[in-house]
Amino acid sequence: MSEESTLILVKPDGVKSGHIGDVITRLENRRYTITALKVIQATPELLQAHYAQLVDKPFYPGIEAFMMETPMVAIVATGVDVINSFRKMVGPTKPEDAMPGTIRGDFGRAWGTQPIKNVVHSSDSPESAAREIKIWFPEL
Ligand SMILES: Nc1ncnc2c1ncn2[C@@H]1O[C@H](COP(=O)(O)OP(=O)(O)OP(=O)(O)O)[C@@H](O)[C@H]1O
Repeated sequence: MSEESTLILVKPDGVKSGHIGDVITRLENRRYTITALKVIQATPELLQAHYAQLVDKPFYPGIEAFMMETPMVAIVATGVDVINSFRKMVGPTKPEDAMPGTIRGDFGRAWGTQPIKNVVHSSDSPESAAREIKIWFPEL
């Protein structure tokens, strides 16, 4: 397996509940390299690009409003198998389904909310990672 990069967003619920540091610590504990990091206020344009496959869903307006509640922390993390490994560290979409020890299981306290509030986003494939890094870090 070779080195790859993934795009991580600490979402507004993770920022508000004070888990930016926890997400960074878990990346560092696994010896992933943080190759880019910034605080960024999402816009409708950024979110419609990021969630292109969800914009037609009935719950999309709720996602857009939620993702603009506070600035987020955007991170590019690099390492061997980081895309799949970090997805495992994050856990499933709904925090109530996520095991203790995962980021969503440990820090996703907004159970049962609409839209689903689940602390972080992370890319799900090399293609998604390349696409999402361009959206959030066009300067790279
Ligand atoms: N049925 C739903 N109702 C409400 N919100 C949803 C629903 N499905 C997804 N969402 C919201 O949209 C986001 C993106 O959905 P997706 O299916 O890509 O899940 P994910 O890959 O686990 O999450 P993310 O892409 O944020 O890492 C979810 O994280 C959640 O905030």
